[in-house]
Amino acid sequence: MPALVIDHLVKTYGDVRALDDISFTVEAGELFGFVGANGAGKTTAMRIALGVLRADSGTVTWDGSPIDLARRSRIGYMPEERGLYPRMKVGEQLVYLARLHGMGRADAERAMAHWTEVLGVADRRDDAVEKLSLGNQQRVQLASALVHGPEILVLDEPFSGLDPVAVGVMSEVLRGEAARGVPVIFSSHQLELVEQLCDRVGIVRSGRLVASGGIDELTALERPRWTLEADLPAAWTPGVPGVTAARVSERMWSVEAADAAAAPAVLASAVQSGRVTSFVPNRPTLTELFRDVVAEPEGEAA
Ligand SMILES: Nc1ncnc2c1ncn2[C@@H]1O[C@H](COP(=O)(O)OP(=O)(O)OP(=O)(O)O)[C@@H](O)[C@H]1O
Repeated sequence: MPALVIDHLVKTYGDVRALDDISFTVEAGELFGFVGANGAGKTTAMRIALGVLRADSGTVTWDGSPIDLARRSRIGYMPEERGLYPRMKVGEQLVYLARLHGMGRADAERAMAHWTEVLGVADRRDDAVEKLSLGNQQRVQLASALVHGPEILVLDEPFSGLDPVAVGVMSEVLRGEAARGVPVIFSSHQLELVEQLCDRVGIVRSGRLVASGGIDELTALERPRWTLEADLPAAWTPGVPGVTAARVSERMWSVEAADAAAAPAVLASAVQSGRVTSFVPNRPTLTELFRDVVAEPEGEAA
């Protein structure tokens, strides 16, 4: 399967080491969320992936080949600083950009009509971009990244400043693009959204990737935990080897085990001893994981 491979990138700006040996892979059809504090290096990595910025060392390849000019034109990019012509009409601008990427006029017109419709700005086609609200300008910006039918999508904070409806529309569009086999990499500070949307995430800190993988993989605990809500005697113990239970309030228990496979036995024991109303795994959220990883003193993050 083709993959976008970011391999050992290093980039310095004077004394600032913006990227410090960063590597990750985004497979075709995968949604990869790139998260990190302000200044961590996300934009720098994405610009290098796109080929508009040179790394000091390291490589970026797509399907085994470097990103040359021809390949670059097959990437859909949404830059952080946004890049639309404010006075140009929405429709004209999208057709113009599609044609810059080599599309014929009729195809460009069709793609413009399609994406303005999908992104809910079809009725603004004849308006200058500057007349649109910021959120609607952002929808047009996403349309401009998609209009030429890219093979790869690289989006710098595509969700910032969008209302909940637009977030939903944009999420569906990104899922749809991934479903047609496009690798989608986007940065975001909205961690709940990243958690819902992404197959995998990368957490970057001071130019280094300090954690990456599937959400389940990253938030899995060494000792699995569950929250049990039940009417149980105060002296209840699960009686399952390797499992401990602590009562946190009248009806709430926190259960911890050496192995997730203990869950059915714990539940069976609770059901035997009283009325159980809920038994749910208790995993950290991406936000909690992010706080943990980013708050560790420098040099200790693994
Ligand atoms: N053109 C530049 N000249 C000098 N330093 C730069 C330049 N661009 C970025 N940097 C520095 O490189 C580091 C990484 O910046 P980058 O913009 O990649 O971070 P980011 O993770 O995208 O941040 P944010 O979440 O704020 O967008 C920062 O310390 C930044 O100040």
